[in-house]
Amino acid sequence: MPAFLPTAIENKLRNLTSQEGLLQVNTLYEDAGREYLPFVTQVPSPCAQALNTEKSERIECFLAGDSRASEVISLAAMHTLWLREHNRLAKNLKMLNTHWSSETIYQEARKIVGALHQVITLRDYIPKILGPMAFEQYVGPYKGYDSTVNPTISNIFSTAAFRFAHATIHPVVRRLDERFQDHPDHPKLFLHEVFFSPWRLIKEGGLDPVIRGLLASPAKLQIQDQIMNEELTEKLFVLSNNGTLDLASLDLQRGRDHGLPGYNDWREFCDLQRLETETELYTAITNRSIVEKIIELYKHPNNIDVWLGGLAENLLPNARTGPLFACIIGRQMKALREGDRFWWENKHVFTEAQRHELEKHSLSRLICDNTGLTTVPADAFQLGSFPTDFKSCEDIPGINLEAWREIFHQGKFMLFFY
Ligand code: HEM
Repeated sequence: MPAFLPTAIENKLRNLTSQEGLLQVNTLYEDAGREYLPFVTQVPSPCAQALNTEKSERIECFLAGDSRASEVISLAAMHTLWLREHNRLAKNLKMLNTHWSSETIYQEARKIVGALHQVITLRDYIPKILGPMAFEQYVGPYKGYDSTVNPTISNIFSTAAFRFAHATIHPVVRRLDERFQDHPDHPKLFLHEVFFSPWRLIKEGGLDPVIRGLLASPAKLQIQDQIMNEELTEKLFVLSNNGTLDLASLDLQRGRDHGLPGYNDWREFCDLQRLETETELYTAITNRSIVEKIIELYKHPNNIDVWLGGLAENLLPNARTGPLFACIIGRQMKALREGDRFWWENKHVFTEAQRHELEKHSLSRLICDNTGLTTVPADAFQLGSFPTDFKSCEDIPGINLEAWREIFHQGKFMLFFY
């Protein structure tokens, strides 16, 4: 869920009658006692249905902070985890601080969820994307809030660089049983079978098999001559269009539509050498046939679309990006952190004791707390094999909410006395 939601959407997502500051949940379906996201209210929604579904049995698109939450079932599963985490935290905060109003609980739970998202993204995910050297160079350690930094998302980040991940998407979604083997009842699916298909979560085993599949399957290899697969270039489904689309074409065309300067201009922006000839291009992209194809199509390196050029670059060591995208993503991440007055590590946002607790959290803990999984990898972003690289949830650290207990002391409440 985006950190900043327009109030109208936020009010639709909240359960305003609960005393515990909860988010709305699905009132028709449960996942072995755990919540699903609510459905959108405008029905029939455009989401796909199982064959021969009766009108009364329809599974609509999920309602979340972002209308794309149902794009693929794995993304819907992630949104659902965060919904469950908010409600879990809110219920526990209410038990600790029975005098808190529903509004206070909602805001405190939301603040913790935002912080956990920041911890997981910047500490556990981004270093693996940029690689250790570029992370150090462009992000480095936190030095506090800087009011001169503009934290807004740049055009180049959202329209090109962060779309690097479109080249990491596996064409197959695996669903696994409790032993992390292919699920006997729910076989693997091609991506096009899970576009806008929330029914596959609700009717086919809930979140757990999908989450296990995400934890125990590799991302697609980023090979220079197979950047994207046909599930995305021939069979993509989006809500704003009736037919199937090509994500690579959308990415390229979106860059032009947004007027992004070309590949070489962005290299210069990042203090990287401009690559003016075919021979110079080989220094950044070693695959000869790709360079030849690029030159045949674009004629001169200055014409290369930045999304394509950035994606084709050789990856940095232990990274999922080349030098150009590592620079752009790294700078954006640093600005998001330094320019955010409410960044979780900034002074006075949380108490020291609370920061200490937040730091213990991880995506693996989020999964332990909100699904039926009892074993997970210590680092959910690091692929391991089951059971060797998996740990019991009992050994995965988590937050102790005692740091949020408000104590009544000498006639007044002491905030977060710990
Ligand atoms: C199956 C997985 C995914 C699908 C089907 C998908 C599909 C799409 C589509 C259709 C768009 C809009 C394209 C356009 O019209 O310009 C888009 C935008 C985008 N995608 Fe993905 N995507 C996926 C995964 C990812 C991942 C894993 C990331 C990053 C980690 C990512 C980052 C982005 C970004 C940054 C945008 C631009 C968003 C904006 O400017 O509002 N996508 N994606």
